[in-house]
Amino acid sequence: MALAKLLDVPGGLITVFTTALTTYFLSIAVYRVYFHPLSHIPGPLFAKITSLWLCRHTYRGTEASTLLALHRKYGPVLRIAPNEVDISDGAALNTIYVANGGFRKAQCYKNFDIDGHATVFSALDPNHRLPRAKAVLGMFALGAIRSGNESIVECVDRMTDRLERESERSKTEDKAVNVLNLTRSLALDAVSAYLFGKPYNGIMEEKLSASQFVDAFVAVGRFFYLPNWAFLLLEMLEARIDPEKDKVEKSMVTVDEFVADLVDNANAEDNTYQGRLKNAGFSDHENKAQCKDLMFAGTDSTGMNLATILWNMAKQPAIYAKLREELLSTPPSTDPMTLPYLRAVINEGLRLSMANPTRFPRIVPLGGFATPTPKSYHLPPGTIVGVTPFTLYLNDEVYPSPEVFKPERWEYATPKMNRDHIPFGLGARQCIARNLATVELFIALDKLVRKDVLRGARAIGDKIEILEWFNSKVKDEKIEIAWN
Ligand code: HEM
Repeated sequence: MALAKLLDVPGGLITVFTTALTTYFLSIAVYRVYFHPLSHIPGPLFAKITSLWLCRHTYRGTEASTLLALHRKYGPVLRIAPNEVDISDGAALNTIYVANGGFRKAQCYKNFDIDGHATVFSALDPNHRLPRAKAVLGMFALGAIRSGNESIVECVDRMTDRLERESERSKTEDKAVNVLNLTRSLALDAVSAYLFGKPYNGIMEEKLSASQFVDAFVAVGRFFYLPNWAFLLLEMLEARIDPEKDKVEKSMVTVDEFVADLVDNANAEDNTYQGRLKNAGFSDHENKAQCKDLMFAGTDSTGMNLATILWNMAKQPAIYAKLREELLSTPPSTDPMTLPYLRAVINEGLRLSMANPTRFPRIVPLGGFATPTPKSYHLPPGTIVGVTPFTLYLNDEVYPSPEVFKPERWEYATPKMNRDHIPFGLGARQCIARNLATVELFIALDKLVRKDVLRGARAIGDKIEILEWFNSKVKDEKIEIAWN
């Protein structure tokens, strides 16, 4: 045998070794398919045997659409890996995410730790998260945001001016505008101005310098389900061979410098995110990591939502005209959050932008979990379970013609539509900045539409194509609108 010769060992030994290995893997496969506590849960054979199947789809950005197709075939409870189950029935949401504080986040969230620190987002242990969240929670209350919203308004004004200039350029130079770059810049500016007391001023840059920093975190989603050691190894190898590594490095350094300036100059009495964390006794090293967490979380998602809404209104000018009519029928001093059609447009944008399309995985606690009736399955403690927003939002029984951007559907929202609309997650671990992001979207759309920036605009492309990672990645990082 060639291998035996190569290794200089007797051929018989190789045969024994390969037979033992094959038997080992076969018995694992047989156990997982027929005897595992989840063997009664429907799902494709590969998924029952190995989680590599799921990791491959995740890497390729096809996880959510694959699970949607499989749910249509196998039903609402689906085994997607030897120890993982996905549920496409909104009736499961309350038990998994809300009741009694919800189930704990799965181990894979650790892959979102920053510089060795568990962040407010990535912390698995609620007791680790609690003092950090408690220190800053007051800044995210709706009342606090409303009374301190001048900084957000200023950022929106700068972004509106920039978009107006870009639209003029689009007309004269006959080229499209990447609105995603502008909406991401606005999102980062608004978060940094309001929470850190210092705007990043991304809107003044031709291309947002923090983009590669944000994209690097978005790309964590490719390897989200890997064990932390494998994730760190792959991340290190990837960073070495990435052809864009110099640009990424430069962006990381820029963000590090911005954050270092904030934290090094913070006082414990300051009513800023970094001041509050300092006051609560967290080290400067951790403080910087927590600030970076917000710069990533606060940029990608709000940027994606606003760009998706603008693109869809450019695609369907009738929606834009209707929204403009609503806004112009009220004085500019009107609180935009009281306007029903604007709220409907934002709800529809949050649904279809798929900012977080994939599962929010959790661990079934002691006592197990009975999935919703009529065909209830028992999931034992330790099972990873989650609901995939993508499958909820594209369920035509809840959202008829689900692919269509149709704000009117929210004017008569059914209880199931509201139940299954979870753009900010749910329960104790829902988005800490839900109010901030919502206020940003209302202010931005109010200003942009009153200024009529989309007059004569047209959307480029038939649809916004995404890679379905935990934070979706827009293909080519472009959402384009043209005015020519
Ligand atoms: C439209 C914009 C936004 C969307 C759609 C969004 C979405 C989400 C979702 C779905 C979660 C829960 C994930 C899970 O359960 O696994 C989450 C958590 C979180 N988000 Fe957001 N987010 C948005 C804006 C922001 C902003 C502006 C910030 C920061 C300024 C932010 C910071 C966070 C943090 C820190 C968490 C973790 C909360 C915790 O576990 O206590 N997000 N977000």
